[in-house]
Amino acid sequence: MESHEQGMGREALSRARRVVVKIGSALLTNDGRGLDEAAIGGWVDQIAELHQQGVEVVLVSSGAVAAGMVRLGWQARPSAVHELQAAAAVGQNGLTQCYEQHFARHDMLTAQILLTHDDLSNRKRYLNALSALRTLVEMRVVPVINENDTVVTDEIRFGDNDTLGALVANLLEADALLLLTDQEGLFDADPRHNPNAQMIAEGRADDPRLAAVAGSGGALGRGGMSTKVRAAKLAARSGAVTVIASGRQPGVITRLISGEALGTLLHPEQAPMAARKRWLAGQLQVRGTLMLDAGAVKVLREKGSSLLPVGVRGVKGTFKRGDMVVCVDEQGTPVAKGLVNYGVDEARLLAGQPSHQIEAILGYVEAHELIHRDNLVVI
Ligand SMILES: Nc1ncnc2c1ncn2[C@@H]1O[C@H](COP(=O)(O)OP(=O)(O)O)[C@@H](O)[C@H]1O
Ligand SMILES: N[C@@H](CCC(=O)OP(=O)(O)O)C(=O)O
Repeated sequence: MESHEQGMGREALSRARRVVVKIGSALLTNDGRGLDEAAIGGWVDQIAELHQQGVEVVLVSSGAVAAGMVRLGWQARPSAVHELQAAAAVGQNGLTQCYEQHFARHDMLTAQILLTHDDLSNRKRYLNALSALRTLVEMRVVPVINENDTVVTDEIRFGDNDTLGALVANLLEADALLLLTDQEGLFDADPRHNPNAQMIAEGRADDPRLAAVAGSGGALGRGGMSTKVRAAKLAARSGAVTVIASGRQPGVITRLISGEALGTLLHPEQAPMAARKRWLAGQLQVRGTLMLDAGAVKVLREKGSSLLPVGVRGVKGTFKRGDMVVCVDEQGTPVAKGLVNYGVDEARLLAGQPSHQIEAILGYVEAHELIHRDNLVVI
């Protein structure tokens, strides 16, 4: 729709180090004919190739309901929530098996993660999901994420793994979100109903005109383009670019990450780092204060380091793990804000102590740092 700013277009994709790939139901099930194993094998091969190049990939895969419907012999997607949940439970097994087998060909492990939107808006669960996902990614295991359909109602009705993909991109501060679907990209009208529809090559994720052309959903997945445009806007808040592209294009994932112009690119308004930090800063209310020594202030300001307990001289407030706290220097001047890994009682016990003592002091280790640098904004 309009020209992109420097550094946020296709070249951002070729520099991407962490990517969330979301695969929609329509694609995965070959328009309702059962899991398309050959296509899944192809996407897995591309993800394995990216891994070889050092790009971390997290997969968000839909298709549980659609695959379950086929296994159960149902012709039409049910509207009753309990039937959708039952179909998802049956289908999820097939999905995981299929991914696992294909990744095994490349000697790669997968991990099944079922999440709800609520999990990611609750701060404690958000941090738990973050630690687990980060650990998996660091071990070079590919997380395969889907909605936990058994315990949700709205999401299963509206089929909204696009939003889940964006939330995961926010969570992991991914550089890019690739939404693979059954169309070449976002068109200026639904191409299924309008043969003259034109594809939009590029736009700003927050352009209000995009929502107007996105229309409503397809038959199998249901989210349609409107949830994809919304997801792009959400992903942009932490600086990720989003591409909506056809999963049927040969080599689509690797081609996109090499910077090739496929699909619709929706980019953030701000440079990625600024967007991430602004998003974090705007997140939550401050629940407590950590008083830092001069050494800690210096490494936070000058090196962007994580905050270790050893640099903390005092603790105030009533915060829990996952709450936002403010860090102040010895004069009480705010230095940084961030999401704390320990509640106030634990933080008091840990203040001034080296990280290798955490286990001896608490009996467990939640994290070596009091605030991880990814969750910290210097102010
Ligand atoms: N402006 C548009 N451009 C492209 N596709 C559109 C548009 N508006 C509606 N659609 C529909 O959205 C469908 C994709 O959404 P959906 O079926 O939810 O896919 P997925 O399962 O990949 O999430 C397309 O098949 C298309 O019919
Ligand atoms: N959790 C559901 C997700 C449905 C969904 O979001 O579908 P889609 O719009 O195709 O991505 C499933 O696996 O069927």
